[in-house]
Amino acid sequence: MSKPESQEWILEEENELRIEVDFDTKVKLRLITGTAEVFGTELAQNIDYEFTGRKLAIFTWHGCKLVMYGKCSVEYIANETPMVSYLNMHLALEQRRILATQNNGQGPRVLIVGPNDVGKTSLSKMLLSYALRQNRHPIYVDLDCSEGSITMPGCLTATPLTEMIDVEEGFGSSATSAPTAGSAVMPLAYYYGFPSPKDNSKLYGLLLSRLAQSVSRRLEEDDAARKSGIVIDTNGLIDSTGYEIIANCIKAFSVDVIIVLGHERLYSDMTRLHQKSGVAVIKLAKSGGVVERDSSFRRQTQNHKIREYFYGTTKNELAPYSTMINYHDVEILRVGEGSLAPSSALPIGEDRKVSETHVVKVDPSEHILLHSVLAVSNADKMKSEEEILETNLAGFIYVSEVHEARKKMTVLSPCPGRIPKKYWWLGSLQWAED
Ligand SMILES: Nc1ncnc2c1ncn2[C@@H]1O[C@H](COP(=O)(O)OP(=O)(O)OP(=O)(O)O)[C@@H](O)[C@H]1O
Repeated sequence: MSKPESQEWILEEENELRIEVDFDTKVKLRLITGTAEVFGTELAQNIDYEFTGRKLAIFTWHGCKLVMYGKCSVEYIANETPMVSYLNMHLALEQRRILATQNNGQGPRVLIVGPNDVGKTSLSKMLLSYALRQNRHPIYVDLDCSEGSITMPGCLTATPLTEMIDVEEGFGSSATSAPTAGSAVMPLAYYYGFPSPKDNSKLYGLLLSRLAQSVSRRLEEDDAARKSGIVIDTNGLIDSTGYEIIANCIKAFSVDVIIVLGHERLYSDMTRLHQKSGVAVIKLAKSGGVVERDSSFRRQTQNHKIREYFYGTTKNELAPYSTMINYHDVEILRVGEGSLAPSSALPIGEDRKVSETHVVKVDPSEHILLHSVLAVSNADKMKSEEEILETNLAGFIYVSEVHEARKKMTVLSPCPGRIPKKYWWLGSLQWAED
């Protein structure tokens, strides 16, 4: 086989190499001399990093030489980046952590807001990586239910971080390999099941409060996390529902710093609405490198993420277990069935909100289950709708086959043996194993 073509890149200080790699391509990158980082995580010299289906920047503070093997769909060097302002932001947060350490107080609780595709997740990674590089142990709260940076899409999660974020897979590989590889990254996840907070704002609000309670309990017990603080990543929240969610979030997580990325009006509104209550509102510029991702790219990223959950990555392969399950051994649930009906179709006088957190039992069938990814609840009993909705997740399973006549299904799971929990959430996540 011929060696993939190689290309050398020399970067001056404070420049970045921006690349886009398609899903059917592999690109390897090696740092030869100098220093470089990917969203805050430093590259080691003379190690090959492999990327597939990624859009990213390799930034250098002091200059570096890189070699790249393989073909990117986009590749260019940029010498104008907002990285100095991002570093200054980190230094300001670090000052708050130092103060918290001196006074035995709380570190910064940062909320990052802005429209879609402005670099909120990338900035979260950078601020978290810089904190980790200073031996801090921050908590990453991911409220972006469309993306699922840390576990599957459709979840609200909180993850105490103690290890550096992976250069190749972001949060992905470490978090998803947790069930079997015993990684230190173990997200606490609640199941929401919709791509946007607007799809079921009542449920979203409920889970947001539940997650915030769990995070504050963790902060009470974990000294290092309390002093390091939290970073909250969000969906694009720029309309009235978004403003409501931001207000809920500020209250629930006692946010004291809001970073507004790339949106003047949102910054002005946040300053007007929240600065009086002692919250620092800071505006940061969007990086020119942030790429808009169309729905097909987002879908491919989602498939990649699901595959990684069950099969791991090339560096850390996993072998999922296949188990046969009787229909009657599990209870398949879904949320807010009623909310799918248009308001005009609801009985007169019935409030649409009533049904938004309604839990519906689903009759298993091939049509509904085949190729679905289901979230396994940690609940053992279903005492009330609210209680089961507010129970966190044990993990995910994938329905690979349905044997309708025998009333059984074959599922893939990351752990061997019987699946210990019987309440499984059905959302809109589908995956055809490739
Ligand atoms: N400087 C950069 N150079 C190249 N690509 C970048 C850069 N910054 C971010 N990206 C890429 O741009 C895409 C969008 O960035 P990101 O996910 O951080 O935005 P977001 O605001 O969190 O999006 P959303 O809220 O819509 O999910 C990602 O694929 C990310 O890796």
